[in-house]
Amino acid sequence: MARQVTLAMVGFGNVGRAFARLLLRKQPELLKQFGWQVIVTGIVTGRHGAAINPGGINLNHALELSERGQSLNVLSAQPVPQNTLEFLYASSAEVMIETSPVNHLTGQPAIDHIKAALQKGMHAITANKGPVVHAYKELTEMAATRGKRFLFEAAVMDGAPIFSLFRGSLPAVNLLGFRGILNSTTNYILGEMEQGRTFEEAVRQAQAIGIAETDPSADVDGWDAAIKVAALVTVLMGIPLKPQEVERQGIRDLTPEHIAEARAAGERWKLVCTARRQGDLLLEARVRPERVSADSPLYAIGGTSSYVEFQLDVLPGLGIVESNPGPETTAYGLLADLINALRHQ
Ligand SMILES: NC(=O)C1=CN([C@@H]2O[C@H](COP(=O)(O)OP(=O)(O)OC[C@H]3O[C@@H](n4cnc5c(N)ncnc54)[C@H](OP(=O)(O)O)[C@@H]3O)[C@@H](O)[C@H]2O)C=CC1
Ligand SMILES: N[C@@H](CC=O)C(=O)O
Repeated sequence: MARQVTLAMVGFGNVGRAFARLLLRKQPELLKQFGWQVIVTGIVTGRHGAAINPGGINLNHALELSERGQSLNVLSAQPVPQNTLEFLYASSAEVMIETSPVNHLTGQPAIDHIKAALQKGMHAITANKGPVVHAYKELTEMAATRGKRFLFEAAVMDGAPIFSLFRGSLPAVNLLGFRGILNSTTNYILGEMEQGRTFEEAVRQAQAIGIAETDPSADVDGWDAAIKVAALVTVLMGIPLKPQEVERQGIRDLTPEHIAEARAAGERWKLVCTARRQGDLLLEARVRPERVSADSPLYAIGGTSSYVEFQLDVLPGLGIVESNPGPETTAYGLLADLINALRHQ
């Protein structure tokens, strides 16, 4: 007999919808491998309504409504909550999947969503980087005291296992530094500009793919890369760091002439993220455009791809490439967290 697993989804944009599609696709595998029948009992959005149905929301119908820009209210089997916190208090799900937009400076309202979910006895899983840098310790402790998990694999490099790699497969390592490309949107824009597209065309295309932040200036001005640097430093180095403390320069000032000059010299512009520590001292945490030559591992990272090379005390260089991720890749990061939360409880 299958065990029913219930989910409440906060956010139903590019990532939330990709997660719903992945869930529909993976349902037979989840049943076969783990004996789980996963249903979504609640979905809440910012401006496109909400629905609660303890018997399970029809995800195909929710996807159709959302893709047409219509409200989800018609799917609700009970009165529609007025806001997200009310929604969470009215939900009786086992796990919350949180995909609301990032507030780089405060992490809100996602921090409150996660607190409410944990208070209601749910595991809290998010793709949002804000809570990771602004409330990592508090939320992790809050989850642990309740025997629940606060997981955020999808927040950095989408579906690539970064946090779970360090948590599980790299015991007793010290992370000394890292260097890489952590923002897909700017990497995509720079690549498109190399092909002769305008900056504006490239931004629009990144939005159409679903990889740009809700406000794409967060990508262009380096905030998304900075908050990812802060998340890696906070979680993997154990040094709390806010995105405001990362030295940050975006790609806004790069002109077609800069791009052409670099190409003529056999080089490419990349938005490079770097961090370095010595003991408890953070020596450097930076995001800035750099010209890289063909012998750099960053040179070949094209499209929406991302890359990071970690320097560890025991492994001098450990590199991870994620090729051309999109919202569906991020959805897998959320699904992996869901499976890990449930099978380790
Ligand atoms: N897109 C990507 O490739 C990746 C995104 N992420 C992160 O995932 C998150 C979601 O990204 P994405 O799906 O692209 O963003 P979207 O802007 O496409 O979707 C955001 C969703 O959140 C909803 N929302 C806004 N405010 C609230 C609120 N207060 N309560 C509940 N729901 C709310 C929006 O509803 P409405 O539209 O009705 O306002 C929308 O459904 C972000 O934190 C992002 O940084 C992480 C990795 C990759
Ligand atoms: N906007 C982000 C999405 C993933 O975090 C990016 O472009 O990398």
